[in-house]
Amino acid sequence: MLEVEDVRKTFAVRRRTGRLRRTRVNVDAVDGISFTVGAGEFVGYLGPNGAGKSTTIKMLTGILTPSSGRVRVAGLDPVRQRTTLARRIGVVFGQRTTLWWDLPLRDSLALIRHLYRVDRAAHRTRLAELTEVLELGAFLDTPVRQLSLGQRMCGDLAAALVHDPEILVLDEPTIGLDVISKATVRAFLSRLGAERGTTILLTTHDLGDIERLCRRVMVIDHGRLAYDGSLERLRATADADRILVVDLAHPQAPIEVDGARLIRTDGPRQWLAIPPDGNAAAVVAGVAARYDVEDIALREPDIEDVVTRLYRTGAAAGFRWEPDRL
Ligand SMILES: Nc1ncnc2c1ncn2[C@@H]1O[C@H](COP(=O)(O)OP(=O)(O)OP(=O)(O)O)[C@@H](O)[C@H]1O
Repeated sequence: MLEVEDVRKTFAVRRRTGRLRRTRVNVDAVDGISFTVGAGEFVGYLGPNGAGKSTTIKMLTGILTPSSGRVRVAGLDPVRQRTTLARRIGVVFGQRTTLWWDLPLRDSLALIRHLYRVDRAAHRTRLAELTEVLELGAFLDTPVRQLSLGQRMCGDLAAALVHDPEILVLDEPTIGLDVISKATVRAFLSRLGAERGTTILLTTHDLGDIERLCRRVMVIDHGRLAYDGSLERLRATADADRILVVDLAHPQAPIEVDGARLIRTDGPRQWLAIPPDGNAAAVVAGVAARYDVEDIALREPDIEDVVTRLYRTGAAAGFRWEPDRL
């Protein structure tokens, strides 16, 4: 569905190089990336600020022309065949709306129907479906400017999907949303992928989105792909320890147990690191047998931690858990 082959995008920018001098320099926003996304895949696209995510999305949707390389979306050239592509793709930018500010949501969606020339009956059916799953009913007749951020995002999702596209590209759809709106958006996207088989590319800084929705993750850093694979493999390559948090009945001597090492103590609470290939059940049993334990909890490697290390090192190898981040 999405084919990106050795794509680059270079921007010429003027930078101050002296008190009065300005020099033209080239910024490689995207620096030779290649990937393909198959029909029905749900892929997370991650990267720190300025990594090249939005530039990639703009090239996929025909807003920007690549400096070199080849982009195909649903077999189409996004720049040359932008109008044809528009009927097959939906795009949501979390930072801005495609809705008409002064119009009720219902009228915005009706205008979009005209733009895409969706026939009236199909639109009615689709709108009814979207109204139900996105819970739009309560604010369909409210002007967009009066909607909350979460309601507006649901409206934007509906606007991107009224013409029933097979591909959906989302740029930060959960930015600024409260936990309830986030949950609504995530549940909707998950259903969309599972039930309609929509191909979805999701750019986000929210790792909760990725954990709940995507099996595959691509990480871009300084314009290059730093990782492309499953979330599980990303965690596994990160080689991070699991952490056992033990609450003792009262402060006791540092715990000594086979298969784990003590990394921190704080009063009656002690933290043990279990290596990725260690046996957590045996460690828990060992601790419970020899110490007076009140509570015990096992923490999996934290995806935030894994990704931060990936950004820092630019490679998904050799990570070690840092106790100072506990
Ligand atoms: N129109 C432009 N002109 C000049 N430089 C640009 C332009 N658009 C993007 N850039 C530069 O290209 C690089 C990548 O920007 P891009 O917006 O793609 O990053 P991003 O990963 O989407 O970041 P963020 O997470 O902050 O949105 C940055 O260094 C940015 O300053």
